[in-house]
Amino acid sequence: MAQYTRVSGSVGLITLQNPPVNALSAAVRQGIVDTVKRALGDPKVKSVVICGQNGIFCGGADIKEFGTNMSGPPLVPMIHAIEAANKPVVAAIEGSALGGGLELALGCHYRIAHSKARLGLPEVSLGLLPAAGGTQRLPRLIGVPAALDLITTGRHVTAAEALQLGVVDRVAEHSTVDAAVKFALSVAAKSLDARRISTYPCPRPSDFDALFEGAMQKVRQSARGAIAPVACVQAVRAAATRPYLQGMEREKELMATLFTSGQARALQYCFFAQRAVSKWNMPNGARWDTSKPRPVHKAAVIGLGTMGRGIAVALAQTGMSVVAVETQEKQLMEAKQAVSGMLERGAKRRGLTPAALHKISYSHDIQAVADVDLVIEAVFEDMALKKKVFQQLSAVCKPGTFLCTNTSALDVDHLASQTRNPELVVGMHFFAPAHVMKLLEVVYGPQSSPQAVATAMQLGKKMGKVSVAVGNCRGFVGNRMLKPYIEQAFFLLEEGATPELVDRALEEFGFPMGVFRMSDLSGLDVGWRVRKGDGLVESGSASGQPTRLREGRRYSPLGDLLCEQGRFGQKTGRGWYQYDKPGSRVARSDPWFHSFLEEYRARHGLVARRIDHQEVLERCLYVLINEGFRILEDGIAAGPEDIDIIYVFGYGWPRHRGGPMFYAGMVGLATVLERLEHYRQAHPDVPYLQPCSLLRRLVASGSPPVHRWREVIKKLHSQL
Ligand SMILES: CC/C=C\CC(=O)SCCNC(=O)CCNC(=O)[C@H](O)C(C)(C)COP(=O)(O)OP(=O)(O)OC[C@H]1O[C@@H](n2cnc3c(N)ncnc32)[C@H](O)[C@@H]1OP(=O)(O)O
Repeated sequence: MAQYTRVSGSVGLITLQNPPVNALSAAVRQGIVDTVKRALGDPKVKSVVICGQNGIFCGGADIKEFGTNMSGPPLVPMIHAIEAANKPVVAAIEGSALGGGLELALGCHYRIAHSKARLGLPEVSLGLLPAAGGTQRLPRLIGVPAALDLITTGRHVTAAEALQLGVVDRVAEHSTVDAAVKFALSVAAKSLDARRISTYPCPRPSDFDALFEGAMQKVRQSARGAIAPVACVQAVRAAATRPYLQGMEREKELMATLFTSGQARALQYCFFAQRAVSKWNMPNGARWDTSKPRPVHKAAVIGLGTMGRGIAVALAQTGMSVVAVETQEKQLMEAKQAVSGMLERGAKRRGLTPAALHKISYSHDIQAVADVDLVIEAVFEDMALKKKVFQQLSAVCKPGTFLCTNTSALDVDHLASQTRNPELVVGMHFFAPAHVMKLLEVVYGPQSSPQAVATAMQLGKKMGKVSVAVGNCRGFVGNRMLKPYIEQAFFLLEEGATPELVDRALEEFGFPMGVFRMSDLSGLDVGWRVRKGDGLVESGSASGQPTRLREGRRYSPLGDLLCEQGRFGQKTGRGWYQYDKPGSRVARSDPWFHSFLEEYRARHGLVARRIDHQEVLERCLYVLINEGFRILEDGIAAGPEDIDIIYVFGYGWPRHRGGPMFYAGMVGLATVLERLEHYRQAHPDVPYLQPCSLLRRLVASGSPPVHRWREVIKKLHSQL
């Protein structure tokens, strides 16, 4: 809806009203059409201001309407009517002007933004393009290079940057609506000839061809198969090469392809899934809206290895006081330097002074955490060591301090049992580098209090993370699903694939790195240590031939054999690939590994066969998805959205494919089930390939869309 009033005698004030973000729903569009008509027809009105209710101009088109039978007036003619008006129309931008919201403002003759406002055309992140004239007006207003940047990245700009770019005419420090009304009064009698952006010529840069070739190359590289960024470049190119109306036709044509695409569906699903996971609930009924977090003013990090350093940086950047504890003097000195460097670089990037530097105090004594509100333990991944730390923390910390562990797989309940107050213990599983990666798994056990979960979730949000609450099990959600995925990749090597082939298939699917390049980056020794701890590793050099079965299950010792040779990946310059020197990042095919693999196959009587990309994808991805269904069945994740967000934000799953569970729905659950059954028959000694009963049940109930899985899961749980 839109409210109409006349203010200051001659200004028609139109206020968009659709909380929380004044999205342009059918009712709002109708409201704008009606109120603009009223203002233009009112002889007392000499100029018009459009603003939004509750301090936000407009969050764009109503995304919930996409995929439905859209009704109501369309945006394009509505915006044209505003631009064509014979009375000046001023947009008063507070909060956000995004997508269709900014396009509406671009149709106005003037734009005034509050200094704290943010503006952008983020449609690309929803698999779309700004199709309400955004791709045609913005380059005419601010030039092709700047428009290409904003439209292809979807980034939001501050009011200051918007002013510098020429997107807005003025920035207001106080009431934007008051400033806009005053301004509207002052321009009431002025000619509008030079204020209609669609009439501007689009400036043609001298390096036109190189500019567009470069832009196309850049989006193709970074988009990893996403089609919207490519369409955005094409639409801006049309602005620069065609008259306005023809450019609008091209914009419409490109949008038509995107609008119904699977990628747009996947990306819009991710938008809502990201918001859904913040509304967490636990199997015991505790929920986000009934559990109050406790404020955290001072936090501590124990252990300043790579993870601890990143966590300390992320904490300090929130502005809170941080105590960083490391018992080894040398490590403490190195950490101090590294953390300061990270904070300084971070502040420089954001054009700030590194105030967070002074928020951190360092100590080698665990007693230093006595007065903090929350501790994050990030010591070496060893249960005995972590148990000891938790016992100490329980004795040292003031009553009520939340104790969190950054373990990536160990039993959070077991650690909680070492403390006097297990209800205060939760996992906070960060991803490396912890100050950069957006994902945080908040792991609760049966004893964790709702307040502890709420506090960790809120702290995660404050640290800029996308936090997902999950139950406690080996590897939680992300790493638990990764295990069968990696295992399949190893098996594929045994059967005839190469690391290059497997990685190419996964990278073409959209992962930034295939499984072997990723393993080289994170270090082969990490998994080796875990497998050793689990008693899976048999020494190959001693027996000459470690077996390929463990407790009746197929096992590939390939990773163990490489580790025995000291091939730990990038850090040693050798892994599944070879590198120019230790620490170098460019993976090159390694003839040594290829002959090693051939010898290995010969030793085990394995005959290499031809493996294609489809088999790589089906085996690696469907087995991971199958484990996702088990996780839902076990109640470790509350819904498919939680799993998908974990994979998109923590494991490089291509966002335009919506996350593994959404992808399963796109492929068709019956197909996933059939292929798992097929591979299970071919590999009866791989239990992970056994389709999970939830998957069978979903297929049996007609493969409902992903947003209806929770009903089936609920039914399943109530029957257990
Ligand atoms: C012809 C086509 C022309 C144009 C196409 C478009 O305009 S596409 C839409 C482009 N706009 C966007 O992508 C903006 C999306 N929204 C945001 O980025 C943020 O919501 C925003 C506006 C910066 C506010 O952020 P904040 O953190 O304050 O709130 P939150 O994100 O949690 O959102 C609050 C609730 O509002 C819902 N919501 C937000 N934007 C939209 C929208 N455009 N359409 C529908 N719903 C929207 C969001 O889902 C939240 O809902 P809730 O039920 O409370 O979880």
